[in-house]
Amino acid sequence: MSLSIAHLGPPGTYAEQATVLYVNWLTQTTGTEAMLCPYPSIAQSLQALATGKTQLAVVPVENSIEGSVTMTMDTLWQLDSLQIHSALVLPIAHTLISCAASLDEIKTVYSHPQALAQCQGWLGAFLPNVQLIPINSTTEALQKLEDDLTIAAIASSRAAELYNLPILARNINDYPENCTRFWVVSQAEADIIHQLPAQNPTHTSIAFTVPANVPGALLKPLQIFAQLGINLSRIESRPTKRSLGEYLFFVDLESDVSTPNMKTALGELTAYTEVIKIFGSYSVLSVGSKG
Ligand SMILES: O=C(O)C(=O)Cc1ccccc1
Repeated sequence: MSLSIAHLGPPGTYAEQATVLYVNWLTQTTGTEAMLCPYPSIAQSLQALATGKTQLAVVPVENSIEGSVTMTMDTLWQLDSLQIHSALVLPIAHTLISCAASLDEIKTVYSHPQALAQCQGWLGAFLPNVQLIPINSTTEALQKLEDDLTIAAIASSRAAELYNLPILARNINDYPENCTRFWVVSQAEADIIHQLPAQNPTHTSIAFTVPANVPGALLKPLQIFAQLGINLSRIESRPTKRSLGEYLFFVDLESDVSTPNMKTALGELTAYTEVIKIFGSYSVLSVGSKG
């Protein structure tokens, strides 16, 4: 059996690296082979999955320095019926890639907004006058570098090797303990779920809106989890995009959706929420180290 997996491209992204780790684990565990399908944006990777062009997608969710990857949260909320199958954590070490002979020649630096933010201290210290340009992925600008010696990109050393490009500086992230969590996502109820190795889920991710902007509107849902002894490992708010000051909440819970306490909690939650989406239960694979 061969699986198709969407991820952020072009080749050489951290998302691709996470996908390769997942595929290696899958092949070792079940013998399943997989085809990697790069897409130009995170949203397009998830849309490819939602429209059945691929069977799985691997997307970045959260970084230890910069927090949530908002594109992933927003797209998961918008697309119905996607289910998280696994999580994995990848250590991130950024490099500055350029064909310039030295840092003095660089006028522009391109990268994914998360990578630019994770290196802002280094950029301020060593390239204080350059223009920083956010793009869809760390590898999107790599093909331009050979034609323009005044530009640089922040990406992984693996990406530099893949495109045969020189590295001007290594380990430029401001914090050495820089990790990103990725989710492996499938369509809910898809046949593929039954073909993946059975795991013991440890986490459940949900998102909800609350019915009114009144005191205690968020407290009530959170109290349910507290009273049932269910630990939250993340809570994140995002604008609903309906009106200013209105939010939806993403919550990661340290429990499997099928436990009695979680069933009770999710049942009680409907009384205090307007729309609730359950993205499923999953386990964290120890394939990327630094979990
Ligand atoms: O652009 C990439 O390479 C990605 O996979 C997104 C990303 C960017 C920076 C850190 C982690 C993931």
